[in-house]
Amino acid sequence: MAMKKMEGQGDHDLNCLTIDELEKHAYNMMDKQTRDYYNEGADSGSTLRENIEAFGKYRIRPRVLRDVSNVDTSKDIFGHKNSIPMGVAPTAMQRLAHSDGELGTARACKKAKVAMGLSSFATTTLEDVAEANGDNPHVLQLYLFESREHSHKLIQRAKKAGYKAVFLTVDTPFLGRRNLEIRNQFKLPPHFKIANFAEDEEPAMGDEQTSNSPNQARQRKPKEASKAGYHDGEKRVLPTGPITFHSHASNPTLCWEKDIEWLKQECCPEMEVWVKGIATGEDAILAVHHGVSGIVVSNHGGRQLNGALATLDALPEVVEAVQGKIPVHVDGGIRHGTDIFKALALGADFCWVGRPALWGLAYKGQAGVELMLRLLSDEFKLCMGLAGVTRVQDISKEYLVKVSISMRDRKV
Ligand SMILES: Cc1cc2nc3c(=O)[nH]c(=O)nc-3n(C[C@H](O)[C@H](O)[C@H](O)COP(=O)(O)O)c2cc1C
Ligand SMILES: CC(C)CC(=O)C(=O)O
Repeated sequence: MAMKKMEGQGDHDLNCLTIDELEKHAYNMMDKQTRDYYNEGADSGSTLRENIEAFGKYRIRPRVLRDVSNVDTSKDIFGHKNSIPMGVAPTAMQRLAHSDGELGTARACKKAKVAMGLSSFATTTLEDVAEANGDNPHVLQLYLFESREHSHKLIQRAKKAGYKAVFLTVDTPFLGRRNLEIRNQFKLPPHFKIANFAEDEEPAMGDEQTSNSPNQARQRKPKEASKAGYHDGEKRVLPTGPITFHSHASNPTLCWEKDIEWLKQECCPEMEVWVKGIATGEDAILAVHHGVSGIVVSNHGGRQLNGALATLDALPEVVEAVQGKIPVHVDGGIRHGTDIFKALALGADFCWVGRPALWGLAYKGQAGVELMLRLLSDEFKLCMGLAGVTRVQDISKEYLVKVSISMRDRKV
């Protein structure tokens, strides 16, 4: 007699059964510039590696002889039932991976009932993404620009388009040092656009004559800008001069007192304000004090401060500091359903995955993102069932044990 399989366990892409295999396929599908931009971490990349390896420090303590015939993996987020406690993190410039780009991600997320984060450096307009994502919850990642007017416009558009929250990225006062990006003189090819900047504020990464890297990019020419697909009928101002990529992504003046208050006034009540990039208990306490609606424990996938703690290692102190007052989410290094289980057992309410979605896009566009979500979802469900847990809210630290260094292996 055949052993019972969990629902969803029959529907395989035999060429791609794990996220690690997806990464390998994607590697061969992307040109070097894109692959290096997506995959690298800052400096030596040790924080990127440690984000992944941190999951290998824990083993699961499975409980048995419980009825696990009905495992419910769902988790509510922004008043919606998400199919699993995981969403797709905001990552910039997804059309570099595949022409489906952010629309492919949005459609895959909608189909899988998985929340989506959109980068403010997307290659698709936030309105088009919202439309493709439908009533599935989507959030807009925000870099708060030094020009408040630019941020104000973006926030108003996001509100109008039905975004549930803004995730203010707070780990980027300066851009981390990404050596491959510098060596490759990374450029956004001219046929792609950073779609969410109005024409007077848009960085034209990849302006052929002028930019050697994103850090030196200039504004787009009006002719190119007009192809960006704006459809809200708003008047756009033509470019007036060069502006840098940095001036948009990073803002070293940001601080709790003036900026969080301003952002809340701009966004609330229609959209919640979250902070993405918290890595310590001290900052988590400040986040609660300043009235944000939630925290994402993140080190930007190891792309900012190399040498920072792996996010799974930072998570417990943040959870302890917050004391359940606001939700705590985490991203970084999630490559298997058991990783989601471990993050939740350490106190996270929800996880986000970054690179795996980019690899899915590179592999097969929207279908590749669907595959990535199916793999993680099936693995997570199986993990819950085999660990003897039927409801997400029951995943707790009782199910984990930290192992000695000699027992650690990422491939568990
Ligand atoms: C290519 C790439 C682009 C990213 N772009 C952004 C971005 O525009 N804004 C942001 O807040 N985070 C950005 N991130 C960070 C992700 O939101 C997320 O924190 C990180 O990817 C999680 O780690 P993981 O890739 O190991 O899952 C980016 C990450 C990558 C890999
Ligand atoms: C446009 C970039 C600043 C996007 C980003 O956050 C990243 O590459 O990590």
